[in-house]
Amino acid sequence: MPIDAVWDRLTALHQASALNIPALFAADPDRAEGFTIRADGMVFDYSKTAIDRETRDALLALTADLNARRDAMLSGEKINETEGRAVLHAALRHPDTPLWPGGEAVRAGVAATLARMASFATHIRDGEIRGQGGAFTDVVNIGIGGSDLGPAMAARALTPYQDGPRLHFVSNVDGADLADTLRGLDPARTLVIVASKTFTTIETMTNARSAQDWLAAHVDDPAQQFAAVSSATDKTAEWSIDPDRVFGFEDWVGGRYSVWGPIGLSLMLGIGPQRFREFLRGGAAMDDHFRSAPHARNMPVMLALVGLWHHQICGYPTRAVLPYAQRLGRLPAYLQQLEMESNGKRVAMDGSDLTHGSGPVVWGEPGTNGQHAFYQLIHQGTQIVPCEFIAAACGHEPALDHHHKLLLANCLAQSEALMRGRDLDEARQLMAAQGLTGAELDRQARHRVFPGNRPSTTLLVRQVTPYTLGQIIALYEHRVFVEGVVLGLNSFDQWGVELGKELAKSVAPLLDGKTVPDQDASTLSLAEALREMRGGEG
Ligand SMILES: O=P(O)(O)OC[C@H]1O[C@](O)(CO)[C@@H](O)[C@@H]1O
Repeated sequence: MPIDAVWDRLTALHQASALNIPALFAADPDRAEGFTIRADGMVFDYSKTAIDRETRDALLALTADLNARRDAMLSGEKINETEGRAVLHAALRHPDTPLWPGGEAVRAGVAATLARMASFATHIRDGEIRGQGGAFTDVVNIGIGGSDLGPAMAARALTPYQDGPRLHFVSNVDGADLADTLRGLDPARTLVIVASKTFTTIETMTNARSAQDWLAAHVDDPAQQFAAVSSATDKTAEWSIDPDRVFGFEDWVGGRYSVWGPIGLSLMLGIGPQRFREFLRGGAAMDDHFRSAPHARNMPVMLALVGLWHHQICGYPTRAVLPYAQRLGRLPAYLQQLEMESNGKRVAMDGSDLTHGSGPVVWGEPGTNGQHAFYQLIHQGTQIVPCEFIAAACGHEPALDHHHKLLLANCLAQSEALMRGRDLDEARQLMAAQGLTGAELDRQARHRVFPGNRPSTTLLVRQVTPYTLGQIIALYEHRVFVEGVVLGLNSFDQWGVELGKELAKSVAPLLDGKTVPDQDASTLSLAEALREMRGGEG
């Protein structure tokens, strides 16, 4: 069936059927199992969505081109056509076997860099490589976007596995970020990693210069306290950082996909090379699943199709990622970049307008905190927010396992409540039991109605470990890829961030009282107000 006809069919299915999730369960006793995928210890349940078998078949028809695109990506073709680059971050997860039959040179390069990282990390961790004041006690990673979110998110997720120097992450050009981080650190025992794919990002370079000044004020040789991670090794050389402490990577690794390689150096310093390898192994296992599982049993494919159904067909504008794991607190922010920088596009690969929308707004917070903040809207608001619950069966605090059970019970209860809701009759009974009658009973009951039939998915792992975190991240990466292929866009460029960067440069002189041509009246007057508040300098 031509792809336009598939979209039309999906729209027709959506319009024709008022699918009700509880009714789908009633009609299909095997629904829970039939709409759950189990792979390599993970469980992905999408049965609490209004997708039935017919809709699923129609959704699967969207993936006709997927295998060809997937194979093109995983064999090094330049599928990032607007930047003329291959997309091979998955190769970083396969240091032992080439990702594709002709990929030995790529594999060898990945393995060599990984070995260099491991040797550096081992020697920092065992104190053989030292700062000027002794073994390194603290590591400050300076980077932003993909050069921050990946390692920062993973470091927090893997706190129980951290047995190296303390890790800190500075990303914002707001001096508060750097100042608050450096306060209390011993410069002579702090390693500063400047992480920037391009080594030109103004926020990172500004923070790096200020960190250099901080070091210079306290130690004789700041270079001894520095390391750099970049694909622009010509630029790192200008910083006189010892080349042994510079870890390069190829332009086929996109920033938001880069945690698996040298951008993950800070994480490796924290958890050690062996556990970092476990993290890579988890990602590699997800690659193997993505490549080999039939689409209907393929986790990234089905996660993507459920997302496309909700956003493109049902028209739900956002999606919430709700990890029931405090240490996955930065996962929503990480996924925001992964999904919104990848699929927040309005033009198809060939330059034409997209026939469908871009990807959705992604947001979220860990449960149970979110329950006491924004779940009100999720349960009773007028817009529907598909929820993606993520939970781990076991925590890392055996003495507090009763907390963990409560956490899990909340996770299960929320998806059930979203699906079941509470109708007016039930609400009326509740009010009647409290002694209310007449119009007041009706009024109070209406406030207590939950419409229900609200979709969610649930992803389970046994525990958040380096391996399972690798699985989860690779799962979402491939999901974003599948969505991008179906929408026909390039998930691997990010032109949408450029204009703001350019204008920031041209606006800056306004704050010094200089005249800038072609400035709009609002920006001029805001800049003037700021200058006045700052004491009229310039
Ligand atoms: O690693 P770099 O080159 O400093 O870039 C940081 C981030 O900036 C972006 O290019 C745009 O915000 C992201 O894609 C990237 O992760």
